Amino acid sequence: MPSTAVIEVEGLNVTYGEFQAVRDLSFQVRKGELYALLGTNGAGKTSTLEVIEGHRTAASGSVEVFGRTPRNRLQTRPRMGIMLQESGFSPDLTVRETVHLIGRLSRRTDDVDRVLTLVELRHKATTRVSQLSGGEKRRLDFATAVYGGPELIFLDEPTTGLDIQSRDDLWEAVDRLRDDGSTVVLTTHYLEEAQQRADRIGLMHKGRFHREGTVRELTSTLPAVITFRLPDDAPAPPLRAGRTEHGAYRIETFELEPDLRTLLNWAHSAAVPLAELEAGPTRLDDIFRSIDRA
Ligand SMILES: Nc1ncnc2c1ncn2[C@@H]1O[C@H](COP(=O)(O)OP(=O)(O)OP(=O)(O)O)[C@@H](O)[C@H]1O
Repeated sequence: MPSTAVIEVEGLNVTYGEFQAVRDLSFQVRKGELYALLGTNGAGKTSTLEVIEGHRTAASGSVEVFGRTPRNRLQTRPRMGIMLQESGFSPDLTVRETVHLIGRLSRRTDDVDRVLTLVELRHKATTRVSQLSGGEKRRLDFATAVYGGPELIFLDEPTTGLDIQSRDDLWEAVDRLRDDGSTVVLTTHYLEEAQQRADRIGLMHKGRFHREGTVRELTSTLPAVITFRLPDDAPAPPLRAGRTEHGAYRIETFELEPDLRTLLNWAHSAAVPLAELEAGPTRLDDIFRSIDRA
């Protein structure tokens, strides 16, 4: 295995009885990168991650984490921080007791109050888990995952239920962990976050990769989009601009910059205002929509 691969998955198959949830999946996550494992509902992301985290046995294929089988949890678990969608902490424990307990189980060392400050829960240290709001519970989940600054961090829908400030704080904390060398595996249905944050993306559908690559590699396969509105009495715009059902104009192009220049020049010469002008590469949302779900 190359020394830069923290996770190496080769020909992974996961089955539930007769049903094959993951089919011959191969990918690597390199040291220090943020890898987003995305996909449609039921695509097989959780099944894949459960094998990598050592919670599930593969039907076949090979999975290595830090060059070892993740089934040997005594060796790999202390090096991983895992933020699940549902952590199921004991409702009667306080916030501080929870971080202390999960921290000890992880076999890493850290200062509980430092971690609580990091996730802005210091003021709730003596509050019982059952009395936390949804967003506060999510931040507690994050605290237990990053306790002790693990080398590899799994974030499963980390920002669901968080307000915008808490999201920014979480991503800032992730950036700092990455600065210290941590590798991050992210799953989320907030595609914009993945598009902004991920170094590489594996996009799963029905147990396989639909696409895999950098955000740029993925988005460059579909045309960029320019949209705008014109006054009712404006002349017809150039560049085969089509009307959307909402009355806006839409141009799809693989030549974003020159076409945008042509459009702006046309608007300037014709003295026509381009209202609500937006131009940019295809978004991950569009790639998801292009998946044939048949
Ligand atoms: N314990 C199980 N028994 C039987 N089938 C299962 C089990 N767990 C998952 N599956 C099935 O395996 C497929 C993949 O599920 P998985 O949870 O890995 O998908 P996912 O990509 O994480 O989905 P989502 O985005 O909806 O959370 C789904 O069709 C699901 O119904």
